[in-house]
Amino acid sequence: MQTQAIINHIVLWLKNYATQAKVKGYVVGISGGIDSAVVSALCAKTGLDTLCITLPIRQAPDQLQRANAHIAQLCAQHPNVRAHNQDLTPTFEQFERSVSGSRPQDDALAMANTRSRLRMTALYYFGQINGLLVAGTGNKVEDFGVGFFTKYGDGGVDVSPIADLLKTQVYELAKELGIHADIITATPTDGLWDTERTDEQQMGASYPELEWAMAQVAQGKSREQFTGRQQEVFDIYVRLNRMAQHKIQPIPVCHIPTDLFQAA
Ligand SMILES: NC(=O)c1ccc[n+]([C@@H]2O[C@H](COP(=O)([O-])OP(=O)(O)OC[C@H]3O[C@@H](n4cnc5c(N)ncnc54)[C@H](O)[C@@H]3O)[C@@H](O)[C@H]2O)c1
Ligand SMILES: Nc1ncnc2c1ncn2[C@@H]1O[C@H](COP(=O)(O)O)[C@@H](O)[C@H]1O
Ligand SMILES: O=P(O)(O)OP(=O)(O)O
Repeated sequence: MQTQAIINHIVLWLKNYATQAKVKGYVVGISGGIDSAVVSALCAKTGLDTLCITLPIRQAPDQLQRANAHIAQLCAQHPNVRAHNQDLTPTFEQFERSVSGSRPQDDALAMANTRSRLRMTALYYFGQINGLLVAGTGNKVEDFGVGFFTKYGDGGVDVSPIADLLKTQVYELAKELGIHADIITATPTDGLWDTERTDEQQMGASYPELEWAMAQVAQGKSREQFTGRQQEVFDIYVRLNRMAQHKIQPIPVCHIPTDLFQAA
């Protein structure tokens, strides 16, 4: 692929969108992972205000360290980049305490998604007070393949600059953008759990495998055409994609038959 041309295309797209929306630039949550590193580097290259925010919630120190090193690198390279750290751990723990009377034995998934939604709330707060839009970090496999994001959490964004790129293509952009090797080699994780769970552990397949399955489905292939691990991955992808339709499709609206608007 033409990596540099794709970078230029996205940077121009971000610039034009911000100009039309009459905003000063973008705010991006920085996790120490590849997607947010690439999106923030693209925003930085627009020359527009770019606010990079770390939002730790009982976060693993190595993730925060990678995030801070990335932000420091961007700030050194671009005068339009600013940094902010907002520890959301006390907010999250207050939330945990306030729902403690209603908590079932296992609400780990609901709490994981709560972390993501608290981050979204903080990003919109800092976006609004600074005249910035929230730049999303979802890629094509996460957003339109397996729906591996939190609805109204990290899925709640104003623009999606890399959502037409597969995860492997995001890595190509990262190399071209000079993203630090520590981020490029980090294992993808959503960092939403108290004990580490990589994306691959959660989904049961790696991103390259899921991309392969996404392509097979797009070509109209069926599970019977595969055996062994390929069939397993195909099934995982199809199951996750089916379960995520409510996030991939527009929110269902209950349409009212027009005759019901007439007097009875
Ligand atoms: N990019 C990442 O790596 C990343 C980021 C955040 C979350 N995640 C992962 O993504 C997963 C998110 O979990 P999830 O999908 O259960 O949470 P979600 O909150 O995104 O979606 C579940 C919610 O959607 C609604 N819903 C469910 N079925 C529906 C339907 N048929 N129609 C309309 N609404 C419906 C319900 O309100 C339900 O609580 C987790 O495994 C989390 O770890 C990954
Ligand atoms: N700790 C974090 N600080 C700021 N922003 C974060 C943090 N963790 C996640 N984010 C944002 O959410 C998306 C999705 O995160 P996953 O790690 O893939 O779940 C990430 O790209 C950041 O923008
Ligand atoms: O969204 P990020 O930046 O956290 O990347 P990853 O999901 O690869 O950890």
